[in-house]
Order: sequence, then structure tokens, then C-alpha cells
Amino acid sequence: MIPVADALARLLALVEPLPGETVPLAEAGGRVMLDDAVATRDQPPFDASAMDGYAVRAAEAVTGADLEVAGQSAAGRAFGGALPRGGAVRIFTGAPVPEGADAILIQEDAERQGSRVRVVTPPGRGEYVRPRGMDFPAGFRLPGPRRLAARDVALLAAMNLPTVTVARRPVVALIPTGDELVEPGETPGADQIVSSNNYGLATMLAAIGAVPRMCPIARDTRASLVAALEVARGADFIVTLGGASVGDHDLVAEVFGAEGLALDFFKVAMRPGKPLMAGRIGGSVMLGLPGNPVSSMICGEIFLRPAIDRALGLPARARPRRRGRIEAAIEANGPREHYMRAVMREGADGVALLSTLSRQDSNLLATLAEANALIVRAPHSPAAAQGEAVEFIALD
Ligand SMILES: Nc1nc2c(c(=O)[nH]1)N[C@H]1C(S)=C(S)[C@@H](COP(=O)(O)OP(=O)(O)OC[C@H]3O[C@@H](n4cnc5c(N)ncnc54)[C@H](O)[C@@H]3O)O[C@H]1N2
Ligand code: MOO
Repeated sequence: MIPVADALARLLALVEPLPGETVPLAEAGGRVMLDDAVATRDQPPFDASAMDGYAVRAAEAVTGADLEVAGQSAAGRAFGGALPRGGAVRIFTGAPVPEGADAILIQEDAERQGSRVRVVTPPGRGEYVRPRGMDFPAGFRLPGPRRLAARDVALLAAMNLPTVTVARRPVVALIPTGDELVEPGETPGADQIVSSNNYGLATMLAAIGAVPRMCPIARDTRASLVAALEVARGADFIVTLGGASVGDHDLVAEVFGAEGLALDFFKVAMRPGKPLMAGRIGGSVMLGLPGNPVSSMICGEIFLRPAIDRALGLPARARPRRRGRIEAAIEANGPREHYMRAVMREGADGVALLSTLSRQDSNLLATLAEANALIVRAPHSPAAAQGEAVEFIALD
């Protein structure tokens, strides 16, 4: 058994960042932009009004001043010239402030009389004027690599970038293994269960920008595993579920070995998730996850997510951990790093409070769904009393 951190480092070393492809902005959300984006223009591209009112010279727009309205500036239809002396220009939000004006008299602070406007409450100099480039100047950089959130895409559009170069999505073949498995919706035999891990992992993968490839269930025979591998070939990652342990029907390492798997490691000091393996087969990274549903989902969190991030060109790092306090005592831990399902709530003073769920067996998907956090306990940690600090990973 190797430590979790070593296993992750070794897995990440097997992964190569994928090349980029150019996509239209409307399809860029959630994708990883590889390089810095550079603004081609100032935003706003001119001094703009932040309010509806009158563009004026602050020095002239004193209380009671009576200004001649020389014209109007609307968004998309600027006033043609400069602001005349003693004048005002009717202006609307987002419109260019005419040359010579340095403040906006909002209409609530003015009285309009025909072609003239009286100042009731004078504006300060610069008031309600958004200077050119206030949001960002030409040459401004949005740094890559980054996974593009909706707000990033809005910014790229404002930067006048119609396309963006993003990492190709990694294709991840998911191979469930086991004679006992049927697809959801089928009628299981008396000794059968429904395959769940592949659906959970596919959902996790799609959410982080990978493309899951659902392979048919491989039975516990050489021929069936080889057939599933053929469906998986060519994917960036080939992930098997189950068949990883030491039982007579756990054939993955042996069959894949004969098919060219260069195994890098097998067995990790973690709980759940011990019989994890990784290597390379053909051009693909192979990750063998344990069959127990919670084990494979937690291994997905701890290993597959950082590996996908690396393929996407993002910094490769372990899932971020936070610190919180436990609401009830926890027993001493054994030799494996323990990922305990827990419910986290934010305490009144901003401290996260964690309650471990009472049942932690690695077949219990219902407790995983109930959990919103994984408390991480280092190997051999002593018993922890109520209120003690622990590290945890927030589940999303
Ligand atoms: N003698 C030993 N037995 C076991 C050991 C060990 O060290 N010595 N390790 C245990 C641990 S820890 C785990 S984890 C499991 C992992 O075994 P496998 O990866 O070989 O998984 P399977 O035996 O194929 O299945 C385990 C369990 O999970 C169910 N399963 C499998 N695939 C799916 C799926 N797609 N959806 C839902 N459930 C699935 C399967 O029916 C079994 O119940 O080995 C322990 N044994
Ligand atoms: O490591 Mo197994 O994944 O404990 O159940």
C-alpha cells in the first residue's frame, strides 16, 4: 500500500495535458481556457454616463444655474459635438459623455423648462461619469488556464473575443465489471444488483468538463473484459469499476496486463478505496477503481478529478481541504487515510461544524448522498474529542 499523496502524484505523472481547440464563446462555459485572454479595447470605450440626466460642467452647474439644453446623447447615438459653454446635454445611462462635460446632473436633481434645465442640487465633479477604460483597458489580461464560469464568459464577450481556445475535453471510458450487475431499469435476478458507480462517476466527470463514455458491463470473464476494453480503446482515460481486489473473479489487472497495461501502482493506504490501481495502456491512462460504490465515488473525488484537471491544463492539485470542528468524538484511526462521510454546517462564528454519519461501510450510497463533506483522518490519528479540529473536503 502506498500513501494517498504518493498515489495521486504518480497518477498525475501519467497524465498529459490535452491540446487546445477553438470554440465559439457561447460554447465556452465550463471549458478550460488555456492561455491568457487579452482585451482588444477599453471598456467602456468612452467616458460614459452612469445615470439618466444632463451632462454638464460641474463648475457651471451650481445651485439655481439655468442651462441651455444643446442636444442629446443616448446609448449608441452620441451627441455630435462638444458641450457648449453654459449648456447641458440631455444624456441617458450608458451614453458617451460629450467632450467638455465632467459631471452628470441626474434628472431627479434638475427642473426641465422647455429648452432649458435648472440645477436644483448640483453634482460634484466627475459624479456619475464612468471614465473610459474604468472596467478594463485594452491589453487587460484574464489569466489562463482557468475553468470558465459564466462571469468569465461575460467578461470575454465584453473584451470583444468571439472565440476562445480551450482544452479538448478528455474522453473517459467507464467500464463496470461484474456478473452481478444490471443496468438501471432492467429487472435484476435474485443474485444481482444495479450498476450505480458508473452513473455517479459519469455525472461527476461531465460536471468538470470531461466526456464520459459508458461502456457495456463487462462480465467476470477474460473475453468479456477484453471486449469492453476494445470499446474503451482510444479514450484518454479508461476507468474500470470493480474486479480490482484479490478474489477469484477480480480479473482486471491480469486481463489488462495481458492486453498491454503498464501498471504503475496497486493498493493505496486509504479507506475506502484500498484496491486502487493506475497505469497506462496504449495511449490511455488506466485507473482501476474498487467496485464498492462509495469507494469508487470517493476515489473519483480524490484521484479522478485532479487527473481530469491536469488533462485540461489546470494546475494539478489534491482536492482542497478546509478545517472544521467535530460535533462528536471520533475513534482512533487505523493504518489507512480515512475519508469519513459527514454532514457539515456553518457554525454561527463562521466555523464549519461536522457530524460524522454513524454508518461508514463502503457499500452505503445513501449515506454518501446524505453527506456533504468527507472528514479526512490521517493514518494512525488518535481518537478526537468533541470540538477538536479536523480537515475535511466539501462535496458538491
Ligand atoms: N480478502 C479480501 N477481500 C477484499 C479486500 C481485501 O483486501 N481482501 N478488499 C476489500 C475492499 S477494501 C474492497 S473496496 C473491495 C473491492 O473489490 P473489487 O474492486 O474487486 O470490487 P468487486 O469485488 O467487483 O465489487 C465489490 C462490491 O461492489 C459492488 N459493485 C461492483 N461494481 C459495481 C457497480 N458498478 N455498481 C454498484 N456496485 C458495484 C459489488 O457488487 C460488490 O458488492 O474488495 C474487498 N474485498
Ligand atoms: O477500500 Mo474498500 O474501498 O474499504 O471498501
